[in-house]
Amino acid sequence: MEKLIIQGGQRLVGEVQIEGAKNAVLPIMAAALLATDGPVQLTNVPILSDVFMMQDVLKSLDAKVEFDEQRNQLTIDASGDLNFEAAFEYVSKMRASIVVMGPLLARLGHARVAMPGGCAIGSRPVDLHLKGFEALGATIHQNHGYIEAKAERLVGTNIYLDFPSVGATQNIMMAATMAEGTTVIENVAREPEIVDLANVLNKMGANVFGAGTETIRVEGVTALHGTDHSIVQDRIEAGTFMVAAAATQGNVLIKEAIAEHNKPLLSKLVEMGAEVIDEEAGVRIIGPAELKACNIKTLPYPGFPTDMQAQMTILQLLAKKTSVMTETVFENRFMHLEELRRMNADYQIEGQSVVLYGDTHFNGAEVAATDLRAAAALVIAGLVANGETLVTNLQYMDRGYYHFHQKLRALGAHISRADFDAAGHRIKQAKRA
Ligand SMILES: CC(=O)N[C@H]1[C@@H](OP(=O)(O)OP(=O)(O)OC[C@H]2O[C@@H](n3ccc(=O)[nH]c3=O)[C@H](O)[C@@H]2O)O[C@H](CO)[C@@H](O)[C@@H]1O
Ligand SMILES: C=C(OP(=O)(O)O)C(=O)O
Repeated sequence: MEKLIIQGGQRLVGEVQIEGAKNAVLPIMAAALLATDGPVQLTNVPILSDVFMMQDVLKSLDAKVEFDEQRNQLTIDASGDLNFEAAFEYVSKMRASIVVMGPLLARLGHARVAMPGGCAIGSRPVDLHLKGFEALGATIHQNHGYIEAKAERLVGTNIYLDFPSVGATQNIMMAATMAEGTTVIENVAREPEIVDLANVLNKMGANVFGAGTETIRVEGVTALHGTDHSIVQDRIEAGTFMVAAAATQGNVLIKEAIAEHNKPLLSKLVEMGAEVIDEEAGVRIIGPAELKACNIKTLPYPGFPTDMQAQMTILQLLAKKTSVMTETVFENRFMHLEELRRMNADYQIEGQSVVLYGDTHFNGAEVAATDLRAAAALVIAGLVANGETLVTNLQYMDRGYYHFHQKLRALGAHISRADFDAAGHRIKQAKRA
């Protein structure tokens, strides 16, 4: 079993390069299924296990996919005949594969996708996705663990989302690109990754208007074609390094981070006493000698991102006084705190909120990641802890962070990755040591 080994106590200093966004590339890879004329060529593609998983999903649908990892370039050719079924073995490993449903329905009038389960952060239903497909004229059947959607021809309509779901917005937007007439989707998600997807769809010949606002209008077209696109930078990876810099009293330039995409995080970092400098090359964070307590509530964009919640609780625990974190997007996203208790964290969960008693002196311990951002939070806690921290369950971290510990090491962290046997003895340096 691989573990990260961290000796805490080093300030992070230097520059770090950010990758393309996981949450942008996954739906954009699915969008490539819509192109019947020529390939979609993506650049700035992050090398992540989720991207390999989506590559497998697309191949299982009979698209041709080539990933040039040296150049971070992915070529997807879906111009041939496609299969309409995304099997359980893929969807169970990566929930985000549900976003192939909209493109398949638009292109083939038929999609059969394994029902995604919940995960450590919540139950994560897909009712809003299905409500949108039905409104566009699809009939939906759910049986034997699969969701099947069929439509002779999708027809544009007005759709109101009860909640601005990221995945539902993407799925419905993609389905609507080839519907007959106009689709208006209200109360949509406004994340930068939605805008990136809309930009690609428009380059492919779609007519999507209003991405980034509360209402998206899609004028249907009869066919889409291939295009080139560079994936937007990952605001959550950038934010994770920002928090790590602030936690370690560091001074780090996060290269190519887009301040505009991280406004709620940056405003909280300033409130806690960090210095934020928006430079030409990226965003520089200088951590304060002492962090101030502050209360935070996660919300859909442009609110504070739930994907930064776990990392941010480390800063709140380090602050001198008590802070409150309120999680409104997912119902069960405080799992990392149970692990942090082993490292000396003290807190009280009250419904959607957690009261974090500050002035924590983190002690190194062995801790297990429960999801991707929990992994990042535990690593940051390890960076400021006394002594040695071991972080396990690294498969979660690999879903969304490329070379995470190597990047931290280049900033001065004492961190490595090694393989251990069942008895806990170190066997060898991990491949990605
Ligand atoms: C691959 C990707 O881009 N993942 C992101 C995406 O996930 P994802 O697209 O799954 O997140 P959603 O915005 O859809 O989910 C937000 C909330 O809405 C609920 N919901 C969603 C759909 C639905 O049909 N019914 C329903 O009740 C979910 O259970 C959750 O409580 O947005 C989340 C919220 O910013 C992020 O944390 C994830 O990193
Ligand atoms: C929750 C996340 O991703 P996913 O929706 O792919 O599980 C995340 O990126 O933090």
